[in-house]
Amino acid sequence: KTATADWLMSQTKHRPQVAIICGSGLGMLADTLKCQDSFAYADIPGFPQSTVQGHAGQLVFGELKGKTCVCMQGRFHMYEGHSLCKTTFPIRVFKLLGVETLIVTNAAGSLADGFQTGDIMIIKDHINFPGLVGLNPLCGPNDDKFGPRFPAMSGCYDKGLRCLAMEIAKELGVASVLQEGVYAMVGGPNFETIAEARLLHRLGVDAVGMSTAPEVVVATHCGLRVFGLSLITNKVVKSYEDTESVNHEGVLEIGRLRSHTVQQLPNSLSYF
Ligand SMILES: O=P(O)(O)O[C@@H]1C[C@H](O)[C@@H](CO)O1
Ligand SMILES: Nc1nc2[nH]cnc2c(=O)[nH]1
Repeated sequence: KTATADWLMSQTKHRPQVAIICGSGLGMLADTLKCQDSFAYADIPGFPQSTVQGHAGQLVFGELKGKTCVCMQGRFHMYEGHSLCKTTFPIRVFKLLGVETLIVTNAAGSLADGFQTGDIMIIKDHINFPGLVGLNPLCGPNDDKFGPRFPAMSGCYDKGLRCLAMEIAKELGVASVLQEGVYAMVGGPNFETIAEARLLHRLGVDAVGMSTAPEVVVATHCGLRVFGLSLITNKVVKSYEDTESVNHEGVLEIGRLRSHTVQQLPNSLSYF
């Protein structure tokens, strides 16, 4: 990680305070950065590679409303075959670069009854299903340089940033599509069966996806302030009568349709 951070610092003058991870189809979050320096993951020493459609695979540095940001256009998922250590590798690199705030975004399916496709959910908390059974990026020897052996996760989605996002959404006139709720990470890559969807619903999950939780665990471990957003790209099918089914192209399409609205919140938040 140190070698990667040193290499990046030798290649760009930007020293980011905020890092943004773009979810599936949400790579446009990087487009508004000014004075960009971009690096393909393939050219960054030690960096894993993106293999999923809708994840461009580059790191973009730039300025956003006077704050320096680094944006991952493409994240790493466990289902791609990466170890959890690899999927979360960039987080510790960001910490070494001096980042203080991490903004995570993802595409997710909704289980909550009141949610609509196209809604944006502020993540209040998560259920890390792989983590609960021991698939956790913090397994193995603890690196005390980054954080404690047994980190608390009770406040991992910063309350101040969540309240601020609500305020900003009202000012931007997008409060009607804003929700707040619990995100659950499952391993993927298949979408849920109806029985699994019903189980998640009964457990109090509002939206389900295949990423984010390991990144947030590693970020919280090393003391980063975290804000998370899920774009609701589909309703998870919970009824045997329902003939619709979800697919990745549909997920990416909702990202394109909602790009402007999704861009606004991280843009305004990174200012603080
Ligand atoms: O990277 P995210 O979590 O946004 O990607 C979601 C989960 C799967 O990777 C993909 C399914 O369409 O979207
Ligand atoms: N697991 C899961 N991930 C998603 N990502 C986008 N939509 C979905 C979904 O319905 N289920």
